Amino acid sequence: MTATIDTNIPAELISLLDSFPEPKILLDEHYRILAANTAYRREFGSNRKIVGSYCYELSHHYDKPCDQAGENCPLRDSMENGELNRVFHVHHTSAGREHVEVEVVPVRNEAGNTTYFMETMHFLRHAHGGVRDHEMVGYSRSFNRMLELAKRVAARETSVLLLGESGTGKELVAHAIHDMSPRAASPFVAVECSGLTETLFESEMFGYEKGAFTGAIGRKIGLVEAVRGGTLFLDEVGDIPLSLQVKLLRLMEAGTYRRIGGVEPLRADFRLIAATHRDLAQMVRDGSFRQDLYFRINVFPIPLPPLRERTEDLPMLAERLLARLDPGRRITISKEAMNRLLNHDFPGNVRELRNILERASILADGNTILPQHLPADTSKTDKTEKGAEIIPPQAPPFNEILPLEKLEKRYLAWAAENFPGDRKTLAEHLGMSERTLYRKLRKPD
Ligand SMILES: Nc1ncnc2c1ncn2[C@@H]1O[C@H](COP(=O)(O)OP(=O)(O)OP(=O)(O)O)[C@@H](O)[C@H]1O
Repeated sequence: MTATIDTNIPAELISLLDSFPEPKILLDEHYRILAANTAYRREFGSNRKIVGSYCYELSHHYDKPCDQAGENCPLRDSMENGELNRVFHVHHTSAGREHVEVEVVPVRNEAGNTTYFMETMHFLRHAHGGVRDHEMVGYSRSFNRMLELAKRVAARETSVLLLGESGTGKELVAHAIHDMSPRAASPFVAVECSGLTETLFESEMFGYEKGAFTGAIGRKIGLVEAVRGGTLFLDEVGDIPLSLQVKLLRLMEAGTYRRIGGVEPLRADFRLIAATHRDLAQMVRDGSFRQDLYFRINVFPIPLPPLRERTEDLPMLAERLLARLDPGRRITISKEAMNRLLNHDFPGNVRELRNILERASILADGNTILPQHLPADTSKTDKTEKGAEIIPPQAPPFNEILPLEKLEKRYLAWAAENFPGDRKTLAEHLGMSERTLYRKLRKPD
């Protein structure tokens, strides 16, 4: 098979296009396709006429160019600046809707004039279909923008800071960045920073030598050593106490460390991705986060949108999560139940959605999730799933100004004491993981 030929395009160029495995087309300045290679026809053609069609018709099913439909258009940008331009789009391909990085480069003649534009599409398979656990689902603009940033930075060594509420998928994105990076063949090591004490931090991160302290019966390799050439993911970096922040900074600045009880300095080799749900800039102003460390980790911040700001993704997310939870069962969600989900705030984001669906799929005897299978708080009432009333919280004593974190802890302690169900259900109602709930309750004042 050879590329579809437009008679004005030199034959060598056509055969060159066909030698690439990824979809490529040549375009004129009116968005018209002049030639397409086999990979493009496989992904976008499906028996449609390609040469002479407009690129936006085939890839977006639009009737006008992307830039007139509120999106960035790399072709328009290349016409304006004469350079290579890349954007992230969601395209309709033979596999359905897919995240695609679209690259356009002007092709010039001997006189240096642009004669046409070459467009190449790279698929982001980490967000492909969402059938496997590590695949991200989402086609909304805000989600797509986040993916674009992740894809752009992945190839670099730059430190990344993922900013988002609990359950927005920070660990998933960190993993995707690692998988798209040159370090993909080396380990991805995640460190949960909240609750780390000084001794634990040092022994976990740096390891120790045999006999370094009572109980050190053999040498232990630390996480910094285990990550060897890979990616170190520091989850909840804002929870690292000040005394430990300096140790982390030293590690990053010097690039060396010692096992506890060891004399030999070891070279650290990792790419750092940190994540937090906290406002680190505010913490720097409050003096609870070191400014120098903040500058080190906040090189490339990526905000993750909360689920309530991308509700257009909810139906597909729900469908894919259900398919993952119970692959053999073809369970669907009734219109009423979906409406309730669409009106819910999801403080626990995708994790909360997943928990709600898991519970609903257990409660549903048939193959349809109905409103009665959803937790009561999605209908804004305050009943537990057991039907027991939760006594509403006393109004907090507003005669003192409390840091929000302290107020949260008091509220959680109250909820843990008064909630009639178990901790797992309470965590679900609160929109956080059980682990996060335990961590927050255990956290010293
Ligand atoms: N876009 C998404 N598509 C599919 N699943 C997702 C998506 N985002 C999150 N999830 C799922 O939601 C759950 C929570 O994700 P993850 O642990 O990455 O969130 P997080 O932001 O790191 O949470 P926390 O801050 O509480 O650690 C996981 O089961 C994950 O697979």
